[in-house]
Amino acid sequence: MTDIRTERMEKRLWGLSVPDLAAHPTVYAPDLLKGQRLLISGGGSGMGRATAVLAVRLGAEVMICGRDGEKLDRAAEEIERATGARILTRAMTIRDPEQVSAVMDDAFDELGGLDALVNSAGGQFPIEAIDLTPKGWNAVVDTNLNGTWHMMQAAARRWRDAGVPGSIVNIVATIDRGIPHSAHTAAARAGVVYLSKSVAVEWAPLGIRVNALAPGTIETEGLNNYPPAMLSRLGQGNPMRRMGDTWDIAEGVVYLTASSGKFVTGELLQINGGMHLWGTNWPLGVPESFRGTGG
Ligand SMILES: CCCCCCC/C=C/C(=O)SCCNC(=O)CCNC(=O)[C@H](O)C(C)(C)COP(=O)(O)OP(=O)(O)OC[C@H]1O[C@@H](n2cnc3c(N)ncnc32)[C@H](O)[C@@H]1OP(=O)(O)O
Ligand SMILES: NC(=O)C1=CN([C@@H]2O[C@H](COP(=O)(O)OP(=O)(O)OC[C@H]3O[C@@H](n4cnc5c(N)ncnc54)[C@H](OP(=O)(O)O)[C@@H]3O)[C@@H](O)[C@H]2O)C=CC1
Repeated sequence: MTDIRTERMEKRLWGLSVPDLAAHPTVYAPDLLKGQRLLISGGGSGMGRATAVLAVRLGAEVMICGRDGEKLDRAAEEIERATGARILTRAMTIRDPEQVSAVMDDAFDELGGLDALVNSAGGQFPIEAIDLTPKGWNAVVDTNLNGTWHMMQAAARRWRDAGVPGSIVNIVATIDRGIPHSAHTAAARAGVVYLSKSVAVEWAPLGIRVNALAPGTIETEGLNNYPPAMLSRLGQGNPMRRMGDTWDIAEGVVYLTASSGKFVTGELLQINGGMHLWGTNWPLGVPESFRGTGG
């Protein structure tokens, strides 16, 4: 790990700032998303915010939503200061279907329609599965599976009713080899992946594409929810032996939503340094029984 990375980790300065994102080189043409309208859940921070910055830089109109209104407004102000673009914000929880319906109505009304929904809202806590309480299990499944589903269905119904196409990108997690110490989130994310594949088929006749994106360990302020010792281990948990950044994810989302992805649906795009193939990923540390086994 470089000195700068160590310093940032110690100060808990995770991830690219909005000015970093506004200046970051991109592979995309400046007006790739001109005229496109995006709703991004979890857009007040991390991967959602990076996607919002890239989208406005490429000419899109954007609304971001999440639970914390102040965080959303701060992100919007920073984005306007760094890029000149004004974005809309809505405080809500994706766990409440009525709040989801309201934010979706606002997005369609205030953006004048919607072309893409990016579901980046989510989270969990590390725990041995055997110790999970019903409340803890339900909180994680309700957020990551049910909440994502409410958003997907609400957008799809409006696209169907208006007779217009749409695109959904669901940000999940790397689940191919399970996520020990996070079985609740592995179950919820696996649910989202196969939900996405299922409705990608059902909704293809409606012109709605549905894809999922599996990040590996990505430097975002969301990592502040976890102990530093855990994060230094997780950063080593892929064959590239480092974390990714939010630009990696934002460019992946744009690939899927823009015309570059017009023949892609039901896909799971892995942006994780190969984490689905190799790595030791025990958030709470390798248990005694697996030490020295390569587990
Ligand atoms: C675990 C790591 C897997 C590998 C990936 C590592 C890299 C991943 C990074 C990210 O995902 S970055 C994004 C990070 N952001 C978050 O994770 C968000 C943090 N948490 C939340 O949003 C929410 O707390 C929640 C996890 C969705 C829970 O929602 P809710 O607000 O309804 O729940 P709480 O009231 O907080 O708790 C309900 C219930 O859940 C149990 N519980 C919650 N936190 C913990 C904890 N840290 N340890 C153990 N158990 C926990 C507990 O039973 C709670 O009930 P009470 O005890 O409070 O009655
Ligand atoms: N960073 C990483 O290494 C990895 C992250 N992920 C997942 O990727 C996604 C993006 O994470 P990342 O950007 O890193 O983390 P962040 O914590 O920065 O982003 C998650 C966002 O979700 C929002 N959110 C959480 N719960 C709800 C809810 N009930 N309703 C509405 N919004 C909600 C949060 O905002 P607010 O608090 O305002 O509601 C927050 O802005 C998450 O699903 C995360 O779990 C998966 C694998 C690895």
